[in-house]
Amino acid sequence: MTTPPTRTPLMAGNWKMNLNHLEAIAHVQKLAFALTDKDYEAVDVAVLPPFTDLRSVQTLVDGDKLRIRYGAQDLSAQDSGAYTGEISGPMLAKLNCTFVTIGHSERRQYHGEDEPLVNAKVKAALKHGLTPIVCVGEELAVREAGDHVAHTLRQLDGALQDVPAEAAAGLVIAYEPVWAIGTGKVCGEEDAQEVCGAIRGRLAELYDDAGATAQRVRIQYGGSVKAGNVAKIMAQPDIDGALVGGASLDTDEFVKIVRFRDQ
Ligand SMILES: O=C(CO)COP(=O)(O)O
Repeated sequence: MTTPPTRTPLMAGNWKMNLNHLEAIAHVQKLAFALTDKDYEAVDVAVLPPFTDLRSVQTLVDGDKLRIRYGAQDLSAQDSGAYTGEISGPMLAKLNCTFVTIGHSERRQYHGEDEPLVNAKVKAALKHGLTPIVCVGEELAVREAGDHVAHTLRQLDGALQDVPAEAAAGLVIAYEPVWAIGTGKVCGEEDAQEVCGAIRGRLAELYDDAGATAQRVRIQYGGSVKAGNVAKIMAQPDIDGALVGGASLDTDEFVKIVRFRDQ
């Protein structure tokens, strides 16, 4: 029997529509000052700033040889052309972005993003060497109806349509129950594990390779993650990191989240 691969935890700060480029520089500098080589050896740390901050973050990361990774919060499914207001995969790749979140519930809710679009964006990101952080998760009514696992797996299936195993293995899937985002209501760790475990189970079905792909995919939990609850969440076998909104805007709190083993 082969030993399953170890998945390096990924702590990513989704800044959403917060911090201008000057604030971004100050924030990343503060974060870089606080984090040590020991932190980076144990955990991958990433920030996901607004588009307008990315060039500043890139300059800082390159100039100071920082080990912080960064990425965008969305991308266009198209490579270029008459798509006013959109940002393409090649543009993000040129900025040396590592990650891009795709299908965040706020994109689904306010911009009508659906499974086919999420799928097209996943393919666009992969084509340009970006690692998608594919966001899935149910609204409160769906959870109350007991349909949360099926709902989340439907979103997963849609996002991964025709994505080959080799590409899928490098993906990050973020399970973010919508009712736990920005509400202070964290999903109980066992409830989060139930869905994250089901996601890994589905990956093992979608990629028929004795679980090899499924075991490599990193699955994050997101929704009101804080220093005070991160350790319990990270103790779950199928949770490999956190996608952090509000708490990632507070450097001290985010550093504590990165150091989840000390909490
Ligand atoms: O949506 C989220 C991260 O993508 C979670 O946001 P909060 O951590 O603010 O609940």
